[in-house]
Amino acid sequence: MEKITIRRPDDWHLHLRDGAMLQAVAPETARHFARAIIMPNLVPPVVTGAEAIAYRDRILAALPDGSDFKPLMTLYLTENTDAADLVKAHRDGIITAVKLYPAGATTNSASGVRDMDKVRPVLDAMAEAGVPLCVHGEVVDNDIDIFDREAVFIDRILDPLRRATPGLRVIMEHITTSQGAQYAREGGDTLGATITTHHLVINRNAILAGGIKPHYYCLPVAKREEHRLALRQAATSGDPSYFLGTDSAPHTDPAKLQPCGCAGCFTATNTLSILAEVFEQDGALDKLEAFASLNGPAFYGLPANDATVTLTKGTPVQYPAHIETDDGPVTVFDPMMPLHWNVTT
Ligand SMILES: NC(=O)N[C@@H](CC(=O)O)C(=O)O
Ligand SMILES: [Zn+2]
Ligand SMILES: [Zn+2]
Repeated sequence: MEKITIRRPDDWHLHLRDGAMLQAVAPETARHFARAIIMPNLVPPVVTGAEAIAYRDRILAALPDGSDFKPLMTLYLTENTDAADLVKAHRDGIITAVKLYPAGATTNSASGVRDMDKVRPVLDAMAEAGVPLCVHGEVVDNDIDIFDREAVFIDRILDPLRRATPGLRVIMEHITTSQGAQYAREGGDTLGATITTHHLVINRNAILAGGIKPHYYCLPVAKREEHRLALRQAATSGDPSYFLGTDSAPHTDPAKLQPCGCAGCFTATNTLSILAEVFEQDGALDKLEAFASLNGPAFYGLPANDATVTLTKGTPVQYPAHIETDDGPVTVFDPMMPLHWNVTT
């Protein structure tokens, strides 16, 4: 029997939502992961230190009894963010990072940033205080093709931002392109990038070929095959620039299956089995621990977890097609291949 034991993984980009959805999805992540960076794009967003404390407490209350899962909280950067409150929340250990959403780029981003000049002083204060910035890296201009939005963001927004605030630690969230992978690799030790599970598995054909498949629609949208291969190469390389951020983003089926459906793939339930399958396919099972359990904490300056998880290869992994919530069913990401690595401890 083939087995692999790795340090317990962390998820450096996760949506837990709130209310009934939070109750249903928190246990799915807490089952396998020790910590996760919790995205602040609630409605209304998590903007102040006090709101982050309240949200953290709601998350802790949603965990199964005995769980030691640790939510790492973030604040949602707005043009009105109070730099002093933000820095204090970080100093007090309430938040781990701050999230930049260009206004209109993705789910619940309406309160995001329109004019980068307006947040310049906050970014300077963050660099000074050592608060990392997580970035949804897509421009929103209607004249930019949606498949080019990440690459254009790097040139027009991200690179100028990093030059203007050199000490700022930046995480490019959910990269989807070879340009993103390359920029992250060459960015030195103040730059990291998360890669999702689903972007290692699907390209844009999964969404559009043979009929439209809303469950594969997420943002940034999956790109051409050459980009998926670049992401696989990056994730399985062991390079410390890259680490797992699942971007598991639950929406109910009714919210996804409609004329204007929500963006997001829900992968919390089967992520580890998918990753093991992907890394095995690429002959890189020995790099899974770096990607899922070591590179993220190293970038954030946190210790890796002492606990471990073991995956055992065997008969196809059984997982539900959807999970039930009091808001409605949420479809679990279908990797379109059998999975053989069961999380056994
Ligand atoms: N990734 C997504 O497609 N959706 C995320 C938002 C985000 O991470 O951009 C969500 O909150 O649903
Ligand atoms: Zn995003
Ligand atoms: Zn996300």
